[in-house]
Amino acid sequence: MTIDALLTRYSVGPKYLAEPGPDDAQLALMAQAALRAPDHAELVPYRFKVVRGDAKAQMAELFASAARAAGKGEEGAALDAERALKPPVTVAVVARIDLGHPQVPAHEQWAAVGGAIAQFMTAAHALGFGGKMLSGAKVRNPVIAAAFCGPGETLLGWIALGTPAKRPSGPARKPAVAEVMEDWHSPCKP
Ligand SMILES: Cc1cc2nc3c(=O)[nH]c(=O)nc-3n(C[C@H](O)[C@H](O)[C@H](O)COP(=O)(O)O)c2cc1C
Repeated sequence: MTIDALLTRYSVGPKYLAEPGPDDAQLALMAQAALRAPDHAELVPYRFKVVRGDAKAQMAELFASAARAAGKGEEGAALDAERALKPPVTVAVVARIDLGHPQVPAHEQWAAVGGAIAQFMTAAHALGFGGKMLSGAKVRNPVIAAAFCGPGETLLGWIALGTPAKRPSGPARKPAVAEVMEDWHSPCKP
């Protein structure tokens, strides 16, 4: 049931992601779910770039050379390359925020991007896949960002996807509902 998927999704890190990753049809369902997220003026301020097959080795080389350029040794470069190679499928999330939009401020467009990521990941979970959204300093590396983004776009991060090889010992702790939702009353005296 949909509500079960919403209530039980949890992130699965790349270490615990095994083959198989999602295929074309399953990735298309995830993108369709993302497109159902609330999106003011239907700007669709994001794109997904799927990294799989041979492209994983290309992303690994990109990560490794960025690591070397940043002064990391061969061990650090190999570690960064492994981040590209380990997940069966990686989906880069690229935001395209229109800062001059007359109707929709940037924060609303970012909210739409976040909603799309959540829907994408919940769809992955509902289809039996595990995944985790990851960013880190790499998204701010200009060479890496340029490999994924066009002019004016922002590399938000990557969703690592695969079959969960192990459930996490416990899902991430979440606050009680009462901590995030309460009745509102006007602060103005009637
Ligand atoms: C845009 C974005 C970037 C993130 N980057 C990282 C990251 O680099 N490293 C990390 O451990 N978690 C990162 N997270 C958080 C995890 O994806 C995950 O949501 C968090 O660990 C909570 O786990 P849960 O999804 O099971 O609740 C990021 C989340 C978002 C939305």
